[in-house]
Amino acid sequence: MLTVSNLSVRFHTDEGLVTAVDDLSFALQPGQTLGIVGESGSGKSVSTKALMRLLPDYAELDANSHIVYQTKKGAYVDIARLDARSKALKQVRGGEIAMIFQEPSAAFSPLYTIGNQMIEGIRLHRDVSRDQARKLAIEMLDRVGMTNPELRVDQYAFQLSGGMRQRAMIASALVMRPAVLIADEPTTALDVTIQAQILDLLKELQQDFGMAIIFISHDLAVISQIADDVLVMYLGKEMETGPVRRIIRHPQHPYTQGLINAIPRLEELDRPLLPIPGDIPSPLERPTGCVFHTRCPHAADHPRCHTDVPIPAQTQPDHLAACHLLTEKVLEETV
Ligand SMILES: Nc1ncnc2c1ncn2[C@@H]1O[C@H](COP(=O)(O)OP(=O)(O)OP(=O)(O)O)[C@@H](O)[C@H]1O
Repeated sequence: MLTVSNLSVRFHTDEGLVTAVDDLSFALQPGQTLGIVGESGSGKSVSTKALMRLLPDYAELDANSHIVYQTKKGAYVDIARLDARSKALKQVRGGEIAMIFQEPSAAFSPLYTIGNQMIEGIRLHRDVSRDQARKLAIEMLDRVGMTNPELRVDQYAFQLSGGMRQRAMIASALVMRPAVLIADEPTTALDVTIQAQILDLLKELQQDFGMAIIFISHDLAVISQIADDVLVMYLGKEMETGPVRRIIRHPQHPYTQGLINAIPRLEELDRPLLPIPGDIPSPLERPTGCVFHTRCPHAADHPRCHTDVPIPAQTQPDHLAACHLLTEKVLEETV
């Protein structure tokens, strides 16, 4: 339903040109949950905001980028080519692809009640009266587990607890019945118990509504709870993609291996934590060759990693990794 190919996004900033996403390609099937994982600055948010063309004016989408989306009515549109003010783009935003964020306050205005904002959204995409829209809003608030939805609908977002605000944001995204939900770190700011409730809720709603989800997180443990497949990103590039369970059990790329080794484990309290050495380079000074080579434990012995950009290649039919050492089978023994 969504095929992203050669997506590159650059920002023209006072400091220089920032490459946030570089030649990224991936596909999403109906009902699938794709996790996108990577450290801060890896381009997770920018690449998904590009899918809804929610980037500022000084962002540039490379001319080779394509975001081909099949609408609910079956028509194909290349979102990368839509005019910024077109009706088709307005329909894509919210009606076809909706987004929820880490911070619900960013999604709700403090000046309007939750109900008023949901009603506006519904009426933008569906031909219903205000009363019908209000009824749909209350039904959806009830569906996401809000207590007293008839009362909550007339409250402001700041009157709700963090978990309830997150539920309200999910309701306000789903009431438009999008085919794709982009969830950008939706549970990061929540306590772990509430986080688990929200993940369960998203899975339940996905079953009911049959939507596809792109779930962004820096936390592989959270991704493994919700996603079918995972795309691992670093400095705007795809490092590895495949079924989440296989990638967690048999990570191929040295970056994914580093991310997994860095996860603290309750059952191995005496095991020392193994952070990935070094810092993420500045996006203004992107390393040549493989962008991960400055932190990769294997790159020092392999000059090619310093000079040539690796292309994602199949290690299994549904598993890709962008690493010279894997394509040259140098790493075969160690993974
Ligand atoms: N509006 C902007 N102007 C300039 N640079 C930006 C802008 N938004 C993002 N960037 C840069 O693009 C790169 C990718 O950012 P992005 O927010 O997508 O990363 P991320 O993986 O989502 O990280 P985080 O987990 O911290 O949100 C970063 O280097 C960031 O500084």
